[in-house]
Amino acid sequence: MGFTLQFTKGHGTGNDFVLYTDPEGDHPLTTAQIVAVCDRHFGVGADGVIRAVRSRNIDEGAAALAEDDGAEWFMDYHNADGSIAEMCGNGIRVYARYLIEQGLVELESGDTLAIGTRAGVRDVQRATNGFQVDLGRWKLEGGEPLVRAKELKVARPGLGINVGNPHVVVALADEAELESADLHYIPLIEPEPMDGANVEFVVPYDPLIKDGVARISMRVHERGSGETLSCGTGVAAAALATRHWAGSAAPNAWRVDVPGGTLGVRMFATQDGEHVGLSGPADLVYTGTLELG
Ligand SMILES: N[C@H](CCC[C@H](N)C(=O)O)C(=O)O
Repeated sequence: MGFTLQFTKGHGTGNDFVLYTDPEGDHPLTTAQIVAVCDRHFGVGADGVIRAVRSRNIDEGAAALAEDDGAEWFMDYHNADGSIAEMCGNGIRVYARYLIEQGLVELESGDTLAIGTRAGVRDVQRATNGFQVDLGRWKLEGGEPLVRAKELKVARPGLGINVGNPHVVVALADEAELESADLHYIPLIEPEPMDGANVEFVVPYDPLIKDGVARISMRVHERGSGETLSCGTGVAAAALATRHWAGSAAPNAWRVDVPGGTLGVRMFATQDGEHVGLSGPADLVYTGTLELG
């Protein structure tokens, strides 16, 4: 049965998404439809699909989580290959912009909106030049996986960091090495994490810290989407890993350069432990319709 998809195309520092509204939860896309929509030659082209659905109408588990914490709207995110990801840091900023533009929520500068995600409820605050999102508590995964990207001469030890979704962060020697990694190929992680992982390759600025802000640059190979121009949760994981490697001298304010732009990361204490926050732009580019088989 065909379905006419009324969509909006948006991006956060070049990490791009197709967004659509399905308040009652009647129109989840199939894996084949998500793959078709995200195809950059035969479809709209995107790193992922975001469906705006009321929290009460998403599957039970996520609904209970979201409704309890006052999140009326749920961000149902899928990667370009149709796989589900628990959280999307660029996507949730674009999603907040989308809800505002669609007239589904009112959010003035400085206001905060609770949004349901499969990683739990996340608070997004509107800022003058974009949005800030509290990605919540983060976790250092055990072990030291070895990571090998094509064209990298040797395997490198990585650091597993979970910010609601799984990441493995690898430090490279310099920008030349960062450029030489061929991310058309999925990086090899030994041992292979059970649910896969997003892999970030990081080069710290020299000096790492200037005027109290630490600065790194990064490329990412995303689970389920391949290399993207930016990854919000990946940027947070990369800053957390670099701070871990830099030791206690490292600050809690970070700027991360990715091919699609620059994002801000901040670590801050809360009653339930240290949280990591992400800030950056959110742009809506155009709207369209697509007939889906
Ligand atoms: N682009 C997203 C991350 C998507 C993560 C997804 N690829 C996964 O499987 O976890 C972000 O801005 O955080």
